[in-house]
Amino acid sequence: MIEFPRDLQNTIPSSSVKIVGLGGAGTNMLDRVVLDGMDGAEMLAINTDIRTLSGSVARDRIQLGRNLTKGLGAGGDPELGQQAVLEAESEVRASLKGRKIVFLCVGLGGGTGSGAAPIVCRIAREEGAFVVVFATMPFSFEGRRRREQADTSLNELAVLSNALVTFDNTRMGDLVLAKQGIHEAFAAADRMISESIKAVIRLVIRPGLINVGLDDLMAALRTTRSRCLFGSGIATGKDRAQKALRNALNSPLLDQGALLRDTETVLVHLCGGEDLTLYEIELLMQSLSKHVPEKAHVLFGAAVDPSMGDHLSITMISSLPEDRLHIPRTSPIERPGLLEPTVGFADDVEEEEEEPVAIKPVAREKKPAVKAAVTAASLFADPAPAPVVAEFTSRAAVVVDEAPFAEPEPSPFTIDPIKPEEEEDEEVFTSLRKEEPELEVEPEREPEPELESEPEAVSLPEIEDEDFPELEAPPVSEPEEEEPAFFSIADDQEAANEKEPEGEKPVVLPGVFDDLEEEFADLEEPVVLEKPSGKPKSGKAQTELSFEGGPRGKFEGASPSLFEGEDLDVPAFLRKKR
Ligand SMILES: Nc1nc2c(ncn2[C@@H]2O[C@H](COP(=O)(O)OP(=O)(O)OP(=O)(O)O)[C@@H](O)[C@H]2O)c(=O)[nH]1
Repeated sequence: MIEFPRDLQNTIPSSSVKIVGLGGAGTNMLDRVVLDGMDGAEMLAINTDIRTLSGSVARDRIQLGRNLTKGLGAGGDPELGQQAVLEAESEVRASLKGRKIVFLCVGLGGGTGSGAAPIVCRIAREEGAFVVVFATMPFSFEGRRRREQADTSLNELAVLSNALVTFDNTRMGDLVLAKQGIHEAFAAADRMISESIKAVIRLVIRPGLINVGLDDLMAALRTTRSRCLFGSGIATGKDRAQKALRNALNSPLLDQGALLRDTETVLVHLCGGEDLTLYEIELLMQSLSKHVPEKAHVLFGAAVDPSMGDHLSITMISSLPEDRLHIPRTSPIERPGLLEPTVGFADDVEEEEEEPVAIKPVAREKKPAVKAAVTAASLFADPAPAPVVAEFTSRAAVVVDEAPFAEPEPSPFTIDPIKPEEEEDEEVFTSLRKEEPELEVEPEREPEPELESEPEAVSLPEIEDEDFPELEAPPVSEPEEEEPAFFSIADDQEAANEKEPEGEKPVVLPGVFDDLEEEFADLEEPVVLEKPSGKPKSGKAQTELSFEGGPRGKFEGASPSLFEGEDLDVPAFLRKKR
């Protein structure tokens, strides 16, 4: 019986792997990775902005530019970001010392991230670490200046890092509906990036049955001026291999797998529980062969991880040169047969002789893919990591992500996947994007009625003076001189008092109260003023007023206004009664 060497599956000590979140976006990405659960690595947050830094869940934190920015951000100025990190260089160096692999997460376009990332990358390389950079490019709406700052920094990182994985925030924004907030867009982008980071880290730091080494990773990403293609999927249950592949192809960075059809090198890594079978691997690779060109170099790795339970995961990493990003889509390549993957066994490593060269951006010639060169296991077996080789650092990954989002193709699979929650989320995003309602078109308005032309002026007959009899003003009688009345209110009370002779009685106007007495004489009871309750309180029922034969009021004596035999001066009510 052949004994399976289980010690090969030992994970790399977490103290040798550091995930660094740099700047505001980098810190958010790192937090996402921590919150989603990531073992096997130390976490370090670096930022100028003390507020964001202190809110990070990472255990290690370094503040940049204590004296320069004094706890504030770099205000979108990469120069300031660069100076700030130089101020804290010794701290950064101490924190990265002795690390074998450094994953640097950064959002490019601002001041701290764009300015400090190349310096942090250089320090890590000088300390002998293998550096993989995960960088986001700004949303298109953030403007040209940010895009240019991001491009400048990205070009430097392409030279300095070992592997560069770029994500375009604009493309990530496709994960959410247009009407959703910017926070949702960032959160969706961070989730996607966190998944990718975790997959790459798992792939590199967890040596497996069939190892994928750091050189394999570089081979997959080394095309000059290219965009990283990335897809990761996980599934369980019946047909989990096909389901996992379908989920991986659904990744927005693969355009439903369409972008893979032009790739030259693709790295595929499978991870399953102890029940992972050879048949499943074969099945999965057969399906994948329909999505990549026949000549593509497939670097294949597989690992058994008991913690996966009955889940199977697949991770695909590739890159595509910029000039091939706009190729119209066609159906996947139909080709029978299984690809011959380049398989690297951990105990079968042939290290290539490499001459150390100075770091400079060189457009390298295309070379055959490295065959399981430096696997993660061998990297740790040798305490002194291989010296930096220019040809590996020369492959840049500059994202120019203007390719239109292609329509999804009908899936080659027919079985509905049963997925864990995270993946379902991802699919929900995709389906939400598809279901996004079209913008409502404002209903056509009724044409407003044309303004009528101004009516012609009506000509009135001229009015002559003689049409009006001359009105005579009534004679004005001269006011008689009267004694001043003391009951009138004087403006000046004092003056009034002066006028009132002492001891005199107030004047009573004759006649007024006599009239009132007469009017109320026939009232038996005094009138009580109360809130009306429907019945008069006086006790006497009011008799109906009779209009019949009554006086014609002010029309009395005047000739009646007759119309069709009716006297219009008689109230209508009486006329109807008749
Ligand atoms: N994916 C993602 N991208 C972000 C997030 N926040 C900002 N970004 C992007 O990252 C770029 C840089 O923003 P920050 O990281 O906040 O800026 P910084 O590097 O800290 O620089 P300063 O704010 O100038 O100090 C922005 O232009 C955005 O495109 C985030 O939470 N998630």
